[in-house]
Amino acid sequence: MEEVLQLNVTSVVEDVLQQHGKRLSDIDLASRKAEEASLRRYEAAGWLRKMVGVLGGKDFPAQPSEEEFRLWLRSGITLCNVLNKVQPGAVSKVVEAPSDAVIIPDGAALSAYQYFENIRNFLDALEQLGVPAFEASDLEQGGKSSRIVNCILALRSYNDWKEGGGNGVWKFGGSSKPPSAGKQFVRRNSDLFMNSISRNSSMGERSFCSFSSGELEEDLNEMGTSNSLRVLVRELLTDKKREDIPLIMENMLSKVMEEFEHRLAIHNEQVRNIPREDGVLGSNEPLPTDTPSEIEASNITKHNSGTENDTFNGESRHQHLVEHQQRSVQDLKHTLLSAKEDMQMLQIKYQEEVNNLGKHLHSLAHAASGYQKVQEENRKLYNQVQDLKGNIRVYCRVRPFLSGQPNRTSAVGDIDERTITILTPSKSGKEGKKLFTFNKVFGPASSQEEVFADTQPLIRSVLDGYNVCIFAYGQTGSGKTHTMTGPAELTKESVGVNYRALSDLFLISEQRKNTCSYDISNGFNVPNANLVPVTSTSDVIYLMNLGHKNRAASSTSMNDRSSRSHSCLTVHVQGKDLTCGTVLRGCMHLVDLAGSERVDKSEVVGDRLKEAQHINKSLSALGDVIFSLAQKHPHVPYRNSKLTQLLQDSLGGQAKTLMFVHISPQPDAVGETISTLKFAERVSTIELGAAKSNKDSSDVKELKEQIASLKAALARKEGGEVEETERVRVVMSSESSPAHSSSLTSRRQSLDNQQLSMTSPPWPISMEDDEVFNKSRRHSLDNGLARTQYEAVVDDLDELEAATSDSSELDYQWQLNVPRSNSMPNGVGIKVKRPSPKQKKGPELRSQIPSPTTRRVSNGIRTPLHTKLGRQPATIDVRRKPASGK
Ligand SMILES: Nc1ncnc2c1ncn2[C@@H]1O[C@H](COP(=O)(O)OP(=O)(O)OP(=O)(O)O)[C@@H](O)[C@H]1O
Repeated sequence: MEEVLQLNVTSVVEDVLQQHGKRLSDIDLASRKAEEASLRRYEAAGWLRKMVGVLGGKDFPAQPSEEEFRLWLRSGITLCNVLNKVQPGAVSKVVEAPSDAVIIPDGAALSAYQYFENIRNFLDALEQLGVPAFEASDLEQGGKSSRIVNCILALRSYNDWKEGGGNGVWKFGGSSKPPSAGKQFVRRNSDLFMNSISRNSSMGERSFCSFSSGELEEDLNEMGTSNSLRVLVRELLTDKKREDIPLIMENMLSKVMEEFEHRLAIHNEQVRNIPREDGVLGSNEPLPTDTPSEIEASNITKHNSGTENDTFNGESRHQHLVEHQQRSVQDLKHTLLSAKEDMQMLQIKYQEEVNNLGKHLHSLAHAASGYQKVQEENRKLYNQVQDLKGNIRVYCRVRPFLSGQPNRTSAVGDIDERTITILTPSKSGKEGKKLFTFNKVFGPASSQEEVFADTQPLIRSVLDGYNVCIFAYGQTGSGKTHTMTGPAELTKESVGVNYRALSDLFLISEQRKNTCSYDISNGFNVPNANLVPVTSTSDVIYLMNLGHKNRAASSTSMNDRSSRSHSCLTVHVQGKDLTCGTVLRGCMHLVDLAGSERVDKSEVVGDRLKEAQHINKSLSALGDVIFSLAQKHPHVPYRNSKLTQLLQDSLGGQAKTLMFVHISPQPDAVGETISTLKFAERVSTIELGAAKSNKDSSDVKELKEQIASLKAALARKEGGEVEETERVRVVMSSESSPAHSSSLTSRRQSLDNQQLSMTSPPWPISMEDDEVFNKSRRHSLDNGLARTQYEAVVDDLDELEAATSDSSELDYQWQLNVPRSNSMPNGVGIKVKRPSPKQKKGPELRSQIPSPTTRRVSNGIRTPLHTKLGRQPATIDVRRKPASGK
């Protein structure tokens, strides 16, 4: 408590010096001095005005400038008159000037003698009075007025002394200070400093800084100051001129007083709020506001003050205390209660806020899910727009670095749902970054399942009667086969698009069996007609494996398992609506293109080099087709390669087409990666026209079938002379469902049977490859035989060569090849070559899987399989290798 109530001048001074020391000494002494000089001049002028009044018809100016002041006094007339008023007869003879010449300007024609006389007399008289004088020359030149001012003020002091009775000996005590423009303070009890200063001043012209530190310390010790205070004062004054010291000190003291008053006020406030022992709060009586030194001397301790004079005696004081404490307890209870109430209010508020927050969060979550829905909707709409525009969808997939590949920085930068950035290591900044946009981008970590999820809707489309083409494009080793088929070791998770698509196809057809019945047949990557009705995924897998065995693959420096041919698996679906009889026909190409490669990089030679050249040639033909389509050229060069012929209806027709573009993350492949992606971007701009479902009402279908039968019969009749280019396709059909034996069918069947009996050749092809397949299905096939009829149609190979599959052709194919009964799950399409009439034999059930290396034309001559692309249901192998497999 005492500490609180204590006010100590020393500490206040110390604090002020510490806080403001620099500023105190930094004050603008020059301006302060000038200000002070003018104030003193006004003071002197004021006194002169008072003493002489109007002189020469003019008032002495109240606030003269230094120059005015000098010129007014220069004649000595004013000075002599004033002096004579102070000390009558001091100047016996004043040389008066003409009435208008009180002010003598510089250079005026003066009676120098007269004026000199006046000044001389004035100065002599002053000397006799003991009043400090000035030099006569001070009136002749500017800048010296301070000495004249001093002299006049001294004379005033002398006059005051005289008017006061003239007791003792008059002694001029120094120049009095004019009232300062700043804050005034009463210099009471600041004697310690002031004495010291005045003593210093009395030391003549010695500058303060010439004091030895010993002297200064001694002085300060005398002041009873603390060591630190001494140090602070010395720091403040050491390098200051003697005449500046009063100003600095004045400033400092003014600050000290300010600070002191401030602390005193705080102190008073505190004392007022301190309860006395009797429980009464500190009195409101003003606390003594003694001077600092008085306060310091007594070190005010207020806490006990008043107790001695207290009117309470023992008991009543005690009671008072108890009452006070009870009141305090009550107060505390009150406070506690109101704190509790506040707390409860806060809790309620808090609860409300939590509720509001909850509601807010709920609405935010709602908005977020709405946003997601909208995004989903947008995506759907976007796809629908794409579908309507008929654009080819392009999905980009980045394969991961493979084990064994040096783990270098990836050439693939940022990936998001639809964009991918490719980084070119040799370029920096914007130049080194290229952004590509596709319908979807799959990063290296994407699983086969994720990749397929975005493909799935297309599978449904096939069953809805659309033609769909999914093809994989990319540089060699970039992962095309991985996407379409899967890795070498297949597991449930790693199987690729082909397997998943087929599995879905069967699953959906099964789900729809009550409303629609489907026939699914399958062609794969061997040349010649290979249309095999299938009933399950395993049937298809078997056929695919067979096809893959025939697919050339070999190791290059770019890929251990490089596919050396394009592979195309085609699935035909015919569905019949069981209620209205509408027939839907869809087909799906699943194409795994051979990879483009730079032969210098793949380091292939010999046959592999030729393969690479063929591959690159057909891919560049594909590029030409894409370019023409993108540019909307009237002529599109589909016929430049077998590949483009095969894909014609998917690229330029009304199919739904999806391209998987594959890229490798390797930085040394960045050139190929960028050109691949540019190509893919161009593909995505192709407009195919809106996809159309191949839907025929039952009547249309029957009529088409009728036309086809008639055409076929006609062709057979015309070709009775046996043409080399003819071939006969026999499609097995089951009779197991009487519902499908329409009159039309019966008519055609009777015709076909008749024809068949004439033309069916012995089956000339090797059975080696389909041995396993036959074994697995022999039983069911045998069962089916008893109820089998045959249908034979003639097909002109040359015509097929010329006209690649457009949608009408597909229709036609369907009439020719698809089993007629949807209730013939085990039916197998077979194909026979039409022999010469001599070779005519009864129909023979054969697997339609031909020899992998050759095919037989109607004259029995074997031709290399890759030399001709007949109008196959959907299969092409541009380059093959022997059946030894991959
Ligand atoms: N997404 C992937 N995840 C894991 N491994 C992959 C992936 N993509 C490709 N691979 C692997 O990279 C190697 C090359 O892939 P793949 O054979 O599919 O390339 P490709 O493009 O078909 O090549 P080519 O055109 O030469 O036939 C294979 O070992 C394959 O398993």
